[in-house]
Amino acid sequence: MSAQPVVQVEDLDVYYGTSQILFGVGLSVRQGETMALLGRNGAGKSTTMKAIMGLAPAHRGRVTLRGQVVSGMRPHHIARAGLGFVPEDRQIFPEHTVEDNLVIGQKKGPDGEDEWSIRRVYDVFPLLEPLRHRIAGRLSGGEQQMLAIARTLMGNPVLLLLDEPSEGLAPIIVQRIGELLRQLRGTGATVLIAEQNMHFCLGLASHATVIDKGQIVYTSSIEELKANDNIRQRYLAL
Ligand SMILES: Nc1ncnc2c1ncn2[C@@H]1O[C@H](COP(=O)(O)OP(=O)(O)OP(=O)(O)O)[C@@H](O)[C@H]1O
Repeated sequence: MSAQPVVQVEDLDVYYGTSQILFGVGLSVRQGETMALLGRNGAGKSTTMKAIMGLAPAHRGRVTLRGQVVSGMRPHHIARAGLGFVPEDRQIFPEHTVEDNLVIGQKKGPDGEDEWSIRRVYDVFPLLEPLRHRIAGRLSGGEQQMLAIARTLMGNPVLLLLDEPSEGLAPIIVQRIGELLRQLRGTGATVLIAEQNMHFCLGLASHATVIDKGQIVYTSSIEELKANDNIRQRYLAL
């Protein structure tokens, strides 16, 4: 494991208009870690993800990707620096087939990485292969979520950002997405997942950071969070 974090967020303040949403948010994710950013509805998870991706303006603080300061850069430059973002609304190309979506997503990583091929995606996401000729817009929500993750991986990101991947999906599908993300962790991918559904993350993340009212209140390994009833009840109980 390398000592330098893949992504480091320091002292981030974000405002929407005059209301401050994030207060000095800091977190870091190291190579091969799956970090869960947990918090209740409205705690600031999506805003943190958007700020990392350059989609919400940081008034203070900085985001560093493998040592390169990316805060202040435009979102497409941040993507080119190796950040793969799967937003809450998934953003696949609904009129194209599954395989065309994967082809559209295919590009080398910032250092020429090309470890993700269509073949490898189908190996890691076996449920997608039989759907390869289906029109993406006609897939179920869970299938679309898998496709959105797979398409982003085709861009060989150094960090994958997932915003609420379990949202709006039936429990059995959430379980499948969870299995897939666990498998992805086994491939050595570095992932940051924003989730309201703590139980979804407990089985797949290696680390957790808890956000409440725009502030990070707790960071630990997933085992420590599992053992900490106080934190779970105080910040994560519905
Ligand atoms: N575009 C916006 N303009 C103004 N306020 C916003 C905007 N987007 C979010 N907010 C506010 O910022 C706060 C944090 O929202 P955010 O979406 O980051 O929370 P979240 O933890 O991701 O919750 P959710 O689970 O609902 O997505 C909330 O109070 C929300 O109302």
